[in-house]
Amino acid sequence: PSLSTTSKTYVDPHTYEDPTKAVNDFAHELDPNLIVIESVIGGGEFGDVCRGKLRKANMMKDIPVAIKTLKAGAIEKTRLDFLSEASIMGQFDDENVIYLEGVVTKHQPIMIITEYMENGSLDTYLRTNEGNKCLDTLQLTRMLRGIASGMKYLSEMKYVHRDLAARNILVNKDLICKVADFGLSREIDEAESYTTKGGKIPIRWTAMEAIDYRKFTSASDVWSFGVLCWEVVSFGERPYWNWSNQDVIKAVKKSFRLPPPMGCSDLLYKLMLACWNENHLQRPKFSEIVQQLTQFILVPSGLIPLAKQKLVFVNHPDEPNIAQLTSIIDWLHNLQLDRFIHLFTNNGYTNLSQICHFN
Ligand SMILES: CCOCCCNC(=O)c1c(N)n(-c2ccccc2Cl)c2nc3ccccc3nc12
Repeated sequence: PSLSTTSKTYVDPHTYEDPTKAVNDFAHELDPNLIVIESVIGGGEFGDVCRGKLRKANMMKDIPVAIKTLKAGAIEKTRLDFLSEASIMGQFDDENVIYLEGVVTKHQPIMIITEYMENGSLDTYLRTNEGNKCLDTLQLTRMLRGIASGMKYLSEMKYVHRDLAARNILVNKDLICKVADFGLSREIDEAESYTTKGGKIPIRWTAMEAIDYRKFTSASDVWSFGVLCWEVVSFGERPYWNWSNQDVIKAVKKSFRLPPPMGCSDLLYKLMLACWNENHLQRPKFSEIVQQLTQFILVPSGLIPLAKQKLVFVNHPDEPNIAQLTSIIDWLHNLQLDRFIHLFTNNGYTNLSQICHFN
């Protein structure tokens, strides 16, 4: 079990008798004169979302930011709900979690200011770039590893997301993916919501135990991560296509699972199936998922769908002629690649003849 890297745990702003204090505790109050709003890029239930610049003291250049504004005249409860997202985000500091620059609460309009994510939401980015050479399996796996790393951090902070999906991941100019959407009264798209007693649930991304008796945990976030993996490898296909929520629930209860997307590697599909284990205790932890995806990236040959895999070895003149070698351990030792031995032995490969054809 990997040691958790953070000892802090997340504080639910609702536990504050005065939620305004929560914002002050976790978010920097910014001077609105340092903020320049350039254009409107979207809208939420609370008001406009804009693109802009933030002047930072120790920075030469202004930095691009995204700004959520609260429409004027909002009632106190709406203001507190709006700012609860900042109270939550302000507690996190991880490369794969959206970064809060600060808030403006002492002047109108009230604003939440975060880093600017040039490539927008992951689902739209995938749909727009399907077939783009830059989005090969290796790049998709790097994106998934980043998201899993952000979720590992959040689970160590004891924060349960409840709405992990490609639409709630943002992508920056370097294709770094970051977990976003931390509203307590988050804007779950009407299309995704299925109101039960306990509020809105995005059915096709949610684990059965969370649907049946609202048991939301990091293990149910792992289930959602599995569906997110399927979305990514499918370049933004809708999970369960146009099925109704009820049909999805019935099928999953009868052990139906999403099929491997076209060209999906066996390793990635095995990982998705593990995330969709009916028993939440048997699902992998985010720390294990990060480890596995890291190995897939280090040894990408595992990502090629097995059907296509053909390992051909060309001898380098000053390397020992491996035709005489039989064991994989000797072969990797000779190449000073001992660190990869476990990758082969863990998967039952010990003899070179199992993995390569000698010309
Ligand atoms: C295709 C190019 O698109 C670039 C979009 C950049 N957007 C961001 O960086 C955003 C960004 N950082 N946020 C965001 C996320 C969490 C908390 C606050 C904010 Cl502003 C956004 N919240 C949004 C809500 C509705 C619509 C669009 C939105 N865009 C962004």
